Amino acid sequence: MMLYKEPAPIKDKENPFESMMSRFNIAAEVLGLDEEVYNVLKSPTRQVIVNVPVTMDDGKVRVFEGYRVIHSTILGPSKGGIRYAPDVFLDEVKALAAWMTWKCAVVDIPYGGAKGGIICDPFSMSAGEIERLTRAYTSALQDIFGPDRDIPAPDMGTGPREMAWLMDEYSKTKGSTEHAVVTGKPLVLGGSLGRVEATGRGVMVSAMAAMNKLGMDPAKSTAAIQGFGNVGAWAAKLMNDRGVKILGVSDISGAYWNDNGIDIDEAIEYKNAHNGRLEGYKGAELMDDPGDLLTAKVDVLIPAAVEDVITIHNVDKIQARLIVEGANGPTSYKADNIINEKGIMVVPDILANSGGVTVSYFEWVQNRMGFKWTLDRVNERAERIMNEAFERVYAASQKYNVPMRIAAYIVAIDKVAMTYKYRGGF
Ligand SMILES: NC(=O)C1=CN([C@@H]2O[C@H](COP(=O)(O)OP(=O)(O)OC[C@H]3O[C@@H](n4cnc5c(N)ncnc54)[C@H](OP(=O)(O)O)[C@@H]3O)[C@@H](O)[C@H]2O)C=CC1
Ligand SMILES: O=C(O)CCC(=O)C(=O)O
Repeated sequence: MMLYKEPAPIKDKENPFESMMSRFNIAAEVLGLDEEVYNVLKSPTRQVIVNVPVTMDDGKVRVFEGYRVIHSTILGPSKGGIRYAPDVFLDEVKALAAWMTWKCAVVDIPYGGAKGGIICDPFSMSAGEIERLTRAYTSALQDIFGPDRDIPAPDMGTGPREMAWLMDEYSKTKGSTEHAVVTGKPLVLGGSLGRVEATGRGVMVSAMAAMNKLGMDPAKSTAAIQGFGNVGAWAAKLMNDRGVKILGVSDISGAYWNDNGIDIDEAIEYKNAHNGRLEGYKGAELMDDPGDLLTAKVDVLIPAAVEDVITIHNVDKIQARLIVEGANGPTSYKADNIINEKGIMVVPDILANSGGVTVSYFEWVQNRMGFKWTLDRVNERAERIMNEAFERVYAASQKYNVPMRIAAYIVAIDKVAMTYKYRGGF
């Protein structure tokens, strides 16, 4: 009999929820947040754990553990992606859900925050197994999800295909087609133009805004990007289109470096033709230690993979002047002070990667209107929202004399707290 083994705790890794709370506490103190609101915001509203049986291709039934955490619904229905990964755990999902609350508030869209996850390894599962898992998870959460309640979207390990299954499963039980229950769908199922590239585009827009503040010329700048999935690959392509030379990229197969700049279109083509991975890519050299990508000599560093990769163990060696966080939670709390002492500007996750949820919001609006926007309209509006959010956060960092990360939390918490007060509490 195969027994499921709890993944071993990763040594020296910070707990992502505690990492989120440490920043929240600093921002709450600067703002003088009152105790009632603090207590409401410090814990998620709802945490659901499901165990879903799925028939695998060999005929055996395996039970998968899944989560959906709703951090807050103060600003509106909760919103946030679903992660499929072998090591996803509840405190991680709690942190990711809270980051969604702050992210939606930073870009000023009418959503609360949520996140979901399933412990599974999508790379080792067939399409049929992933479909059955997605449908079983949706069915288990049928009463949580809803276009006016909780609206999922893609995150690591999921994409338009899984969102289509989710929409179909939810709709079947409802007895009506419910496009707006999920975003990040394929275009033919009510997806929005521009959603696939939206997070990477937002990363590029916020990188450009930060480079402008720092007086950096994109055409004379270099970058390294960790993670070459949806966010990393699109950020690489769009930064490259603006003239930034991408010297290094990585995925789970390793880190790839080219002093002359990587041909990003070629790398994306290679990845698409090789099961989504860069393994064996010959347009760059495989680095001996993939961790060296984060400390390499570049102007801009874009972590776009997982949490807690910039830590007290490598932060001293970071050479970039600017870090733009495509991933959620890539910087550990303990590394913050050293980053600040080194004078590195960080565009924090809840600002830098908010382009995805912004275009998800547009998708939901279009679904509810039964109307389709052009790509130009989507991109123009998303870019305006991202630039306005950047300026709001930058202004708060000047006003309170705090780094951009704490400024982003201040902007977000202030908005959620004010809304809570206007609504008269709960
Ligand atoms: N998709 C979205 O719209 C949004 C995503 N985010 C965040 O962005 C990050 C990436 O998400 P997304 O691009 O969607 O996910 P994907 O699953 O599309 O891609 C993740 C990428 O990260 C790589 N990766 C995983 N672990 C490591 C590691 N230890 N070192 C180097 N590379 C690694 C993966 O490699 P491999 O493929 O080889 O496994 C893959 O290239 C996550 O933190 C997510 O929460 C934030 C906002 C929105
Ligand atoms: O598009 C969305 O609704 C959420 C995307 C997401 O999960 C994230 O921003 O972390």
